[in-house]
Amino acid sequence: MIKVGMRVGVPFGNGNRLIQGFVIGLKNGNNFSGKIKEIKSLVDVEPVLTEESIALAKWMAHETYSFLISCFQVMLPSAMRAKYYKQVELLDEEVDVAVKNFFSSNKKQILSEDKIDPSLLKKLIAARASGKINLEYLMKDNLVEKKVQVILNNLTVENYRNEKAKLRANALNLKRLLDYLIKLENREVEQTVVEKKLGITSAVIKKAESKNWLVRKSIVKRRTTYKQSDFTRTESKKLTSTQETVFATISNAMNEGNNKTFLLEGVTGSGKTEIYLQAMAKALEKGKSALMLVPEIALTPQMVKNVVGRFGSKVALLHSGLSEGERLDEWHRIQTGDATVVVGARSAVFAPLKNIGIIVIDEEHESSYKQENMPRYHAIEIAKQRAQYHKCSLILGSATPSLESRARAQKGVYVWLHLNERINKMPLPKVELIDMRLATKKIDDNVDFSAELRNAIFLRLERKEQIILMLNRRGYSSFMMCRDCGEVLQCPNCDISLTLHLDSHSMKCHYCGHEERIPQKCPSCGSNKIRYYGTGTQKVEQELQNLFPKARVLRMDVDTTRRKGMHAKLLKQFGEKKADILLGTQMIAKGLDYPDVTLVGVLNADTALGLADFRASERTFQLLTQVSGRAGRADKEGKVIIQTFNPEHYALQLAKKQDYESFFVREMNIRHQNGYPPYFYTIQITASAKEEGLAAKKIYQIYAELKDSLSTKAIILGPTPKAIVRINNQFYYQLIIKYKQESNLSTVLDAILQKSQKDERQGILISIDKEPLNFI
Ligand SMILES: Nc1ncnc2c1ncn2[C@@H]1O[C@H](COP(=O)(O)OP(=O)(O)OP(=O)(O)O)[C@@H](O)[C@H]1O
Ligand SMILES: [Zn+2]
Ligand SMILES: [Zn+2]
Repeated sequence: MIKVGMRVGVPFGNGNRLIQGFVIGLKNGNNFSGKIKEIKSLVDVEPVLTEESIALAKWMAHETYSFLISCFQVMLPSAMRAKYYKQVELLDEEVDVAVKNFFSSNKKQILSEDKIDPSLLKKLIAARASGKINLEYLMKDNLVEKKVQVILNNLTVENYRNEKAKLRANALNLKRLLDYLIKLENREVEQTVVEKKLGITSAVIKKAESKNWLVRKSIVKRRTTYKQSDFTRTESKKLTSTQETVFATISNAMNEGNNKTFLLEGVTGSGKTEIYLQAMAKALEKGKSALMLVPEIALTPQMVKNVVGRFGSKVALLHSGLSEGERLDEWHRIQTGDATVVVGARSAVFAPLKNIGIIVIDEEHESSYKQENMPRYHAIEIAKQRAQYHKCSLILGSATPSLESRARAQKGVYVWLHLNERINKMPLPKVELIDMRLATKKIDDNVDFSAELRNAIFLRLERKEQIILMLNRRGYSSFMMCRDCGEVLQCPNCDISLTLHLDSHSMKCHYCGHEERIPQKCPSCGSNKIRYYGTGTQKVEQELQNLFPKARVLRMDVDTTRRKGMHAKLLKQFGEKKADILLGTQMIAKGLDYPDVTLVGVLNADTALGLADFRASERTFQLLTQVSGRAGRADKEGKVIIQTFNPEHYALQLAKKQDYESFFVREMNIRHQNGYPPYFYTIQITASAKEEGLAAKKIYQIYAELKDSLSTKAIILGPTPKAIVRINNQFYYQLIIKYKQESNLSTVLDAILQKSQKDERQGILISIDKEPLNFI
């Protein structure tokens, strides 16, 4: 019965603790000299891992310095992760009364140590020791499928008519039910649907069942993540001649069954999405499936409309807004082949599609494609492996490719494709930089809008056009500071200041979740001159209301989008022109395509530039180019106003011109001079512990090991404490290895990883991050 790829329950250790494992191979006999335990239970009737996914997991574990089990787990919906529990059974009635009472309702009870009275627990343990109760470890899927009751015909139409003739005249409900059953023609219907439709209770159905009029059975009901009827069918657009050229290249590769990677570099609004859709349609025509990844936040109603409109019920959507159950159901639809088009965020790259014909990664430069915890994989690397396995093409698309991808295109590792113009040949919007050093001198220093931006907003409101305003919040927070002593309110668990939240009237820590009330007095010196500094979306929203009382403002940030579906709802409202201004954080910079948006304003362009991360300029440039691209996408001209304290900085100057190519050349030079990616590879190792000394000691130990085994060409930066050394009372130390070629490296790191399991028991956690995207 056991097949490769199935999940099984196996006993582990002395207590025979039950653990979920994956079968990754079968063999007859063994040469192990110790005692071998039997597999306790089989979780699946059909394998959940394929030959492809097992090979991919092994590759990933090796490549990303992860444990194989973490790789299997990340590939499957979290609902498939086992839940463990303990069951105790009373064997002998001669026990303590408390124990006896515990079993009064049933001889078998589920035992949860944290919910049970400690004194009772002690007695249970004693009873077990004397063999009076038995303890068993059980395991089940975290989540069961949703089942519903359906009813089915059990008699012929003729028999139903006979039954009806026998009924008493006042048995109206049964009559109605019989009429319904006569017309049912052996279809399955949900019991609750019938009850509602006929206005009857479940008692009536049960009575009918006892008369053998119908049978009831329970079936699995698949939850759907979107309503088909909400989307109108759309047809392929006729491609422009530039789009046609690009498409022909991809199409040829698809015809020849080549495994190629394309970099589609196309300015904002150049019609990249249409090319993705047509390539996906082509894969389907060939009887294959299609996979498309988008950054989480770009899975907007517009994107869903595009894809579901084109491919209908074949589409499965995978994103963080789904419940565990919905995810599981989408996974099943893909696995059984009901869904052959998958659109989703990072982890959708593992969708159990068979026979993939094309893989698309939109906004390929996005850092959200890299997972931040084990396994620290990059979705592009996984997609390449899958494309190789399926002998299909991979399209990486962006207006601002990552330097790594763009450099590979230059070398010919990727096929480089361009779309240099917007659809309809509209110009890219004009971008103006406003020097806030001057603006803040003219007006008082706590105002977020320059005169230029205010005037531009005023004009658009007059013309009934729409406005997008972005507040750049990366590495930035609004905090409370005492004007007398300079005290900044800090989180008690982390080395970071607390952020003010006006809606909940509290101070929150964005790292550990700590929350406290807004202080009236400085906790340090007692002065009441404690003031709020910095800018938050809520403060800007209030300011906008003061400046433009009639403007309808939608605010989009972590607070307003926390509830499920809110993100989509706000964007829908904006799309329906129920608001004039969309004010938000980075989450509004991508993918939005609204024809009436003619002004984009960026309130603070440079907060990220101050960060000690060599990718700060690249991120700033990408973000500003992306958000600028939201303006003037249809027939009306667009304008962009960027407020900054660093107007001379090259990232801003080149974002103003929306000149990616010049930015690439300039930034590559800097990376070359300083020895950063893509010229060097990087690996970050982090050690953390509750005691600062332990973390520091461990990182120096690793440093010494590396020094011994690596060549003199490898550069090790650090060890240093992390920029925020303490998060949630855990201390973090790190080092970074920069290298070009190190034949020993992978062996050394594997050894460090294996040893780390022992360190973990002492509370020291080690992580190895290959090509990290965040250095702070
Ligand atoms: N061949 C075509 N004919 C007519 N309209 C088109 C065509 N291709 C794309 N469009 C339209 O042009 C607009 C911009 O296209 P799209 O959103 O795909 O650009 P994009 O390159 O993905 O932009 P961004 O990078 O800014 O998200 C969309 O409204 C789209 O429907
Ligand atoms: Zn003070
Ligand atoms: Zn904290």
